[in-house]
Amino acid sequence: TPIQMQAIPAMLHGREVLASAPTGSGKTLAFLIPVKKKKRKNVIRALILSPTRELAEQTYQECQKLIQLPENTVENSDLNQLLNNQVGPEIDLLISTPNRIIYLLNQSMLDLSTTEWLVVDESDKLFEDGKKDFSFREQLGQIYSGCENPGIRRAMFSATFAHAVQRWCIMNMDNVLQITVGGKNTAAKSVEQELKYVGNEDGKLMALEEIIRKGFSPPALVFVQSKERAKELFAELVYDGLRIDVIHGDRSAEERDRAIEGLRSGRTWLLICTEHMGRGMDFKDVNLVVNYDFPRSAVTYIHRVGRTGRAGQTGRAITMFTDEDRPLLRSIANVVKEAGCYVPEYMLKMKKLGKDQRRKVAKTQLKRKTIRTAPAEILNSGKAKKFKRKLKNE
Ligand SMILES: Nc1ncnc2c1ncn2[C@@H]1O[C@H](COP(=O)(O)OP(=O)(O)OP(=O)(O)O)[C@@H](O)[C@H]1O
Repeated sequence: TPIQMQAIPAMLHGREVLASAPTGSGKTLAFLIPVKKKKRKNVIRALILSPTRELAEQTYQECQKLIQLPENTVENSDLNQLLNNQVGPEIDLLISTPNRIIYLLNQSMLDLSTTEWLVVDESDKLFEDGKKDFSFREQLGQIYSGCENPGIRRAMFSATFAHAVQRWCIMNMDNVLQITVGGKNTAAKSVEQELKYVGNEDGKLMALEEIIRKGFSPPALVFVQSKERAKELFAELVYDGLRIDVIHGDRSAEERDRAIEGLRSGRTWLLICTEHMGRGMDFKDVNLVVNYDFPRSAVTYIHRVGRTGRAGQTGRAITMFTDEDRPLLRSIANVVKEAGCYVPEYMLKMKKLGKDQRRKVAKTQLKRKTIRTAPAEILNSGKAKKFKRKLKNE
């Protein structure tokens, strides 16, 4: 793919890179291929940082599947073994989240002194996520200082571009090569996108039921803004004889893995999820993404709709909005238009939010009416709970 054609040779020549390319365009292989190229025994050659455990796991699987490094690759879930010293220094690539690496470094349980590549996947997310007291920049600084190899190279990859990351890279990296494929911060053109006015919260449920009733080709992803909303929507749809599942932060790691596996295997038709699944996750056959809750920024929108229309396939994304979502409508409508899809003219003429306002809106969750049609007593009754358990275990 274009990003692979540019990033692989550059990294093989030892250039530090800041790369941005559309969702589903093969960035994972673009950094995996060059870091696996140089084989050296018994040293960690590359450290790959991912924002979530699930994405680390997926990158690990991509490694195994496409690069065939079955023995010496360790990902997040195997780090416990590392802690117990069951895995020695014979690791080639280490794929993990920053927190885990910091923990291991603080416990002096990880030696990064030989690391030749430090790759940050979804770099803008990691930069944006940092808490005030210990930001990702500081974490990266700590991880970097653990990488004592003077020849270490760094690479940053994402589908969206942030000026803050660019500034950091120019200041801190060695003559960084910037690679941009496609427009900056644009949604994949392979996705047919629609913005759907639904009036209010009740209208959303009706619109979703209509999409289901009219028929869609599974699997599909439905994004909501919080784990509470994910649970509510799941409880609302679970009785409809649909093969649905839900993934959110209150589910255990095993439950989350099972939900992902269910979608990949075709057992699940519709997966309700939160932002956690919005970035990087590659479910090959997802045909439809529904934004049940309106994304809080254009960047979030781009990543969410990018879960479909991947690797040369086409896909469809329906984004519902209510009157409350209007402040953000213009910026998302611009992304939709940029991708070549229809948006009514009035949306593009709406009031533009200033940079600070956009930032503020992106950080605040809208208070939305509970998703519930049945009275709470019925949903919480023993019979309903038993039915839900039965569906979950099928
Ligand atoms: N050269 C290629 N030819 C065909 N398919 C490819 C190629 N490279 C990668 N793929 C496939 O394309 C899909 C998307 O790749 P990948 O997950 O790396 O996208 P990405 O650019 O990282 O997307 P995102 O920004 O959403 O994380 C994967 O299923 C991958 O196996």
